[in-house]
Amino acid sequence: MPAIEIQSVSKRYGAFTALDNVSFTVEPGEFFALLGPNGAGKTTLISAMAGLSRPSEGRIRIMNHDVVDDFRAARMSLGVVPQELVFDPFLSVRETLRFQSGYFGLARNDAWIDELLFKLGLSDKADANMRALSGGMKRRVMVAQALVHRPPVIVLDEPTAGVDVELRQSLWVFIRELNAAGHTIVLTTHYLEEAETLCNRIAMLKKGRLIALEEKEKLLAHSVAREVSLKLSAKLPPALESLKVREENGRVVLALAEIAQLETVLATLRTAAVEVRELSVGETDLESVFVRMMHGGSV
Ligand SMILES: Nc1ncnc2c1ncn2[C@@H]1O[C@H](COP(=O)(O)OP(=O)(O)OP(=O)(O)O)[C@@H](O)[C@H]1O
Repeated sequence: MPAIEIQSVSKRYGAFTALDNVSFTVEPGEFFALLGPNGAGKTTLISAMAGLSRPSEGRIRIMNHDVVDDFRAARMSLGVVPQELVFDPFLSVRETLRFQSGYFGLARNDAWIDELLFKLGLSDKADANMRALSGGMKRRVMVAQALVHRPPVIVLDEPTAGVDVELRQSLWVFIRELNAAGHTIVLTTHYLEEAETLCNRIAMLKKGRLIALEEKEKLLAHSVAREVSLKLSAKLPPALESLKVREENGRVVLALAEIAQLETVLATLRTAAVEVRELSVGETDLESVFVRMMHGGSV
């Protein structure tokens, strides 16, 4: 049974299509990244998962509960950390978390609230007013709020936007612990290195369409042209001209579809009696994959 099942989901606002026939599943225990530029449809999809907006077409199930037909059970299974800081400025941190527990029908939840406060470094702020907290602390309360009902599936919509490095790292430690404890995590982020270090699978949305869905390693391995920079003893043989992307500092830079192609390049150079004086291979990172794909490529 998948933790999240998105089946042919479309969402239209009038003539505008915010989500266009999106389908994927997330398995229990996965740490899944949802990437895409501003306006790609990530928040729209998360709202649909949380039952806050209804898809124009398609179905979503959280832990096998349909988010429309079986709203309560689906909502109980899901914790959402929203992108915006939404809170009542007149409530204390503890009151905020008690109210949220109340929405889920949890009357006596203080032991868990205390544990959440402790884990998120908020114990000494329990009685502080929400409006008196720094932005980073409010963000932590948003995380605590999403967890009051101990949902098996947790969705974080850019939780580290505008957060300092230290808090970012402590949040990641915490979210990793949740994942290690068996929670399924879906994360949207603009920090690609975050997706790269934390997640097992990565989905990319562009203009409401799912344009890629891969295990991280595969995405990195097969989709990117690697750049190889060569310092040669003579001109590049004509047979290799089609691979050349530029020349810089007396070096010629070639784009290879895969690293194995380097053998052919070296063999061609040897045959042409051109010596390689220096050689370096550029690192592949998710950011370059992502940028290439967002500019029209596909996997
Ligand atoms: N209620 C609405 N009415 C009309 N258009 C909307 C509405 N909500 C969202 N949209 C549009 O749908 C598209 C997708 O928006 P969404 O917020 O899902 O993007 P996103 O991927 O979350 O972007 P960001 O990274 O900026 O949060 C945008 O073009 C947005 O303007």
